[in-house]
Amino acid sequence: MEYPLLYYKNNLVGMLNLLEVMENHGCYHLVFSSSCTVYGEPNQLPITEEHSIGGNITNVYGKTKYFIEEMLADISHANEKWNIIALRYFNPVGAHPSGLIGEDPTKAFTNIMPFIAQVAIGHKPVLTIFGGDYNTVDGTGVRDYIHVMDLATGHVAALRKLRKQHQRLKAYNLGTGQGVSVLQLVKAFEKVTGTAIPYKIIERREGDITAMFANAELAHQDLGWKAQHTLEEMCTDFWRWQTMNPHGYRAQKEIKMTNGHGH
Ligand SMILES: CC(=O)N[C@H]1[C@@H](OP(=O)(O)OP(=O)(O)OC[C@H]2O[C@@H](n3ccc(=O)[nH]c3=O)[C@H](O)[C@@H]2O)O[C@H](CO)[C@@H](O)[C@@H]1O
Repeated sequence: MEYPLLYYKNNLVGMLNLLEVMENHGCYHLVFSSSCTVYGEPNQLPITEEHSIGGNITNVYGKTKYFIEEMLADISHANEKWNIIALRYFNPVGAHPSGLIGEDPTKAFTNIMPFIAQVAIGHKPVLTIFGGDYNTVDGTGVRDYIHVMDLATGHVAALRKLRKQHQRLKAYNLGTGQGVSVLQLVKAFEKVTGTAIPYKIIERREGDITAMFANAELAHQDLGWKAQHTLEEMCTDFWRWQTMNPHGYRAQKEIKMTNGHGH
């Protein structure tokens, strides 16, 4: 994590300001984007919301999410008007199925799926896999990848819940419940896109967790929500976005302007 202060400033100061403004205006309903990183290195799998949070968090981003959850616990304890849902995202991947909305690949990234796609499209020569000696199905790290469209419906379900029921503060896991290794993800991506992803396995990345996947039953029971999209759809949709926009949003804008019908 190169810029800890930037994360603290953006996430913590931003949240403080938001909560203050909300309180000043009598607005007490909030859906907070939390993260599975609040669990740290899990001591049981799949992870339920009962799992302790805040222990062994390996990066600053995760710490800010944890600190914010603590802040939310304090304000909802102090003032019963608050009605907050914290959604703990597992690993969001994919893109909008139209291919028009996605993660801008020109920005710096460290996440796996954009990296795989950059190798597939030829912008990077080889995927480096961080660690092949984990205690997992094939030695590579295991994660619960979830399609961004499922995350979106999770938010709608959370908003509906806030309208229907006053719970003060409640956290829900948003994941598929399925653990997928890096190599399994690479194979799925190659299969659905018909590309080849050369890779080399290097040493473990500092701070990485061996395996993490959700028990998302609580979201199912309480919010009536369940992830619908398969791993193959996550790959197909991300690949569509990547191939339609190889240079991200910048190229789209430039192309529109040179065609003379940009809005
Ligand atoms: C340490 C870190 O940055 N953690 C963030 C990362 O988690 P997380 O590390 O789970 O997500 P990544 O997409 O970076 O990595 C997923 C898996 O792929 C492996 N991998 C990744 C990139 C690569 O080039 N090669 C490779 O082998 C990793 O070792 C891991 O096993 O993204 C999550 C959101 O999606 C954030 O909530 C986490 O805070």
